[in-house]
This record gives sequence, structure tokens and C-alpha cells, in this order.
Amino acid sequence: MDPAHVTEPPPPPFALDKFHISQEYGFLLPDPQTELPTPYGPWMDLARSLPHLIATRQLRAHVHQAPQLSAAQLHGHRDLRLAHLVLSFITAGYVWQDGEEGPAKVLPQNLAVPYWEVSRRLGLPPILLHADLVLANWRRRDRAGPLELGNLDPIVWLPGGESLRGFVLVTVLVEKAAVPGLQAIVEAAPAIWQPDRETLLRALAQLATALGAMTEALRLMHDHVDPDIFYTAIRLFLSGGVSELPQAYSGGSAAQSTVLHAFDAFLGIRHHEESLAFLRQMRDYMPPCHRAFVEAIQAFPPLRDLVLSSGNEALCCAYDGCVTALAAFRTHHIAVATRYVVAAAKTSRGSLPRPAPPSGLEQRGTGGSPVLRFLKSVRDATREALLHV
Ligand code: HEM
Repeated sequence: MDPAHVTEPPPPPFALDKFHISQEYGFLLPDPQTELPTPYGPWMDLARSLPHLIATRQLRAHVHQAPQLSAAQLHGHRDLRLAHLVLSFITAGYVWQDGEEGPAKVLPQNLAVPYWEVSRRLGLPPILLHADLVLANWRRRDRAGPLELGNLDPIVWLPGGESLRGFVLVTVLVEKAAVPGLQAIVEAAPAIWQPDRETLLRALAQLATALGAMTEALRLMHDHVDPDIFYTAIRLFLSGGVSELPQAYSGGSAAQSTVLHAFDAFLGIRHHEESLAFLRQMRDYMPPCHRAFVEAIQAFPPLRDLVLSSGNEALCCAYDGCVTALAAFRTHHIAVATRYVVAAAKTSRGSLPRPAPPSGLEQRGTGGSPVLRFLKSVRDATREALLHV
């Protein structure tokens, strides 16, 4: 790694806060706001009663009675993020209140107009997103207490009780576990331009450790989310709309989490054509600043080529350690998707009484082998980046 060989321009200033990413919480909104300004009390009242209003099929009637409110009195990012979360949840409940047989095809004006306005101001689509469901949807029971499951609750709930709680908060913990990996990318950035082997080695080791911690956090899903409840009571509300594989689930999928996109970009993972289109599409569902972070990483000189051409065994091993840890996360995620979507689809058939499972979504690709094919293709493309030197 001879600095004399460097032809790249000097590194641009690269810092998490430039992309509205928190040093402590990563892509999670730091201690999100839990109340909207006073005029929006009617929205908060609806949001707080969602599980009950959906279970009793009264939500649509209550929405129809709600006043038409302008979004003009929402000020700043945190107001807007809570408003998007609240309106997304009310909309998901409104659309799917009667199960998959009777989705509402049109939103009433008092919901659609402010929802559109809030979405436009945030640069986000008007649909329930990972940025709502997870990133802006956590609160501490004890404000001074730790970020652990026992001290956390979602701010807004959907049906599913404790399983909904587990699904949201385990994903919060996966996002949190990724934070040292994001910091590692920031540390590595100038070291790629220079290049500086020792710093890169340190950063790669830190990224591999973060990926291991993410896999550990993901394992908690098994203890805190019941597959049957996830499949029959929760999943429908996360579905975006009606479309081809795997778009139907993209309403609230962690495929929209910026974490994996950032790590893929940093490590130079080249996804296969058929999965790339979907993954790229998911970026439109991210807050624009987070999307810009991934694009900035893509503009780095290619790390993989640098490591390979360095001929340095320790660096190659450290790089492969990250790729192996990323593939391991994806392998475990395949097991999770299999248990909660594919296997749950099979066992839920014919066992009554319970709400109708979203079999329409299943046919459209989120419940069967097309999903597993997609997830395996993403995992296999990860493995193909291994240097094996
Ligand atoms: C019960 C829990 C979960 C289930 C059932 C599940 C299911 C799925 C499914 C079906 C897909 C395919 C794409 C789609 O339909 O949207 C997907 C994609 C994805 N999920 Fe999950 N998921 C779960 C939890 C998580 C968590 C906690 C994370 C981590 C933040 C995550 C990260 C991803 C990513 C990054 C993708 C895109 C494919 C990839 O990059 O490997 N998922 N998930």
C-alpha cells in the first residue's frame, strides 16, 4: 500500500451527522417524540386505540368522524416523523380493518390530504415504512434505563399484542447493533483514500463484530414473536399493495433498512440482476438523507479491489470476515423468514377460528418459494464476494 500509487482525490468530509444519522442510534430516530402538537389530538386518539378499533371493526367509522386537519402546524423533522408514523398506522388499519377480503380502495379526504402533505415534506412515500414501524416507533419505559426489550415499548401499536411488540422492538435492537458497523465505515473512509492498512484492519474487525451482534439480536425474534400471530394478525397490515414479487410486502419491510444497503455498498457486494431491481426500489422507501449515505459509500474507491490488490493477507482475512458475517446474518434471516412466512403459511391453513391469513399476498410471492429464492440469491451474491486468499 504505497501512498505514491494513490490517484484518487482526497476524501470528502464523511460523518454520520451529515446524513442525519445518530452516533448513538444509527438510523433509529433518537428517543422519538411520542406526542404531536395539541391540534393533532384527534390523530393521536385514533392511533392509541388502533388495536381495539380494528378488532371491533370500528376504525373506518371513527376516521370518517375525525376533523380535517391541515399539516401546517407540524414543525420540524420530529413532528413530521411522528405524524407519518401515526397516519401510516391509521391508514394501514383503515385499509385492512376487514381482513384481506375487503380492503378499502379509497382513503377519505381527511386522512389522504394531510398524509400526502406530511409525506411530501419528508420526501417519503405515503405508505407504512420501516422508517415508521421501527425507526420512529420506540420509547423507553424508564427514560434513564437501557435500550433493552424489558425497557421498551412501541409508541403506536397494531393488532398482534406481545408479538407486535417483539417484532418492532427486536428490529429496533438489530438497528442498534449495527451502529458500530456504521461508525466503522466512517473510520474506514479516509483510510481507503490514503490508503491506511492499520485503520482499515481495525474498521473491518469492528464491522464484523457488529454483524455478529446483529445476528444475535435477530435471534431474539424466536422468543418474542409467535409465528402464527405474525402470519395471521400482523403481516397483512404491513403489506404495501398489490404487485408482483416481492413488492406486495414492501409496505413495512426491513428490506427498507438502510443498514444492509450501506454494508453491501461498502463491501462491494454485487447482487444478481433479479434481486437488484427490488433492492434498488427499496431505497425509495428510505428517508432521503439515509439514501444519500448509501450513495456516498458507493462513490468510495472500491474497497474489495483495494484489499485484493494490496496482497496483504491480514487485510484479505479481515475483509472475508465481514463478508462471512454478512452472509451468516442473511442465512439466519432466511431461517426467520421461513419460520414466520413460509412455514406459518402452511400451518395456518385450515386451523380455525382466527382471522383470515393473507393468502393473496402468499400467492403474490411473499409466502412461498419465490421469497426464499430472492433471499437466497441475495445471500449467495454476498458469499460470491469472498476473496478466499
Ligand atoms: C419476523 C421477522 C421477519 C420476517 C418474517 C422477514 C421477512 C422478510 C421477507 C419476506 C423479505 C423479502 C422481501 C420482502 O418481501 O419485503 C425480507 C427482506 C429483508 N429483510 Fe426481513 N424479515 C424479518 C425481520 C427482519 C429484520 C429484523 C431485519 C433486519 C433489520 C430484516 C432485514 C431484511 C433485509 C435487509 C431484507 C432484504 C434482503 C437482504 O438484503 O437480505 N428482516 N424479510
